Amino acid sequence: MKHRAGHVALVGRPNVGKSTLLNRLLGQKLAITSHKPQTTRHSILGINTLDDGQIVYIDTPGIHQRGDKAMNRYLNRTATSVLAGVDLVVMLVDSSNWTDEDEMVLQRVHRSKLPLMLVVNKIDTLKQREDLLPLLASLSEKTGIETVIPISARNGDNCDHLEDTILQALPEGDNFYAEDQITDRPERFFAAELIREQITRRYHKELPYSATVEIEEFDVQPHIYRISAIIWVERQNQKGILVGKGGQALKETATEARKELQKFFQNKVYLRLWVKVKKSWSADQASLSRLGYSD
Ligand SMILES: Nc1nc2c(ncn2[C@@H]2O[C@H](COP(=O)(O)OP(=O)(O)OP(=O)(O)O)[C@@H](O)[C@H]2O)c(=O)[nH]1
Repeated sequence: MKHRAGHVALVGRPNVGKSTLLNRLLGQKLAITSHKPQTTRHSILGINTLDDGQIVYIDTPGIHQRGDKAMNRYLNRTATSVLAGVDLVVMLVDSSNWTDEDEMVLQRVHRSKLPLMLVVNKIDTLKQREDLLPLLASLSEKTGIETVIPISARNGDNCDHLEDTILQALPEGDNFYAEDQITDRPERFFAAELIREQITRRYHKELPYSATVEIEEFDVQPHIYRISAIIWVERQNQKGILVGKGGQALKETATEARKELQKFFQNKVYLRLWVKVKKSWSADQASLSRLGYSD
């Protein structure tokens, strides 16, 4: 059998399920997810080593229409720049609707002149199974992409077939990474992301978009990980919400985050969280760079 290896970019508008799919394909939670758009802020390298090849996935933040704030510009830049140097672009769409943002993503992927594949996600939400084939045909026509694969990232439907099709689209070659390596991101990066995931899940409106997590201490000892982190927010009232009466809300966030961290690191975790205010950190390029959002 031929051995194949290559880089694959997962692109799509916010909330189509890119992170859920990446986690599904890797069989492990690497990318944080939530029902709110714009959860993903960094691209993550997820490495899937198979018997007959290696697929290196690059998850991208959803491409945004509003490129006005420094954060949104950063997200758009990250999403576009990963297209350079990949072998295949997998564009993910939601089976339930096609939006202007999908259109924008489509234009960008066509501009890349790379081999394309269209993945239609969330087919578990289709009311009638008979609607699937006509939907795939119309999406293929609309996008001009020949290979169209329906899946449910949430329940795993057809994801093995997707994996196989992706692998067959990659060039022949040797693995890029060691067999047991699953990502190129350091552990402390995942610690910050898992804490941020709790904030995104527990709070609504603008708060999750105004919060970022900075790891202050990341100390790995034989049987325990000691982690201290600062949650930066943009306004004093946001700090009040996150901390809660007598610190109760923050305690609950920390408890949930600690459970996720223990699962991820397969170890006991001691977690301390602080909340601090830094006005307009997401609009300011210098703060963004310091907090890890840099090219
Ligand atoms: N019903 C259903 N929901 C799904 C499926 N895949 C993902 N979702 C849900 O869609 C929402 C968004 O999923 P994410 O994986 O965070 O989406 P994303 O594209 O990474 O989003 P951004 O971080 O905004 O770029 C979450 O609530 C998921 O649980 C699916 O196959 N079926």
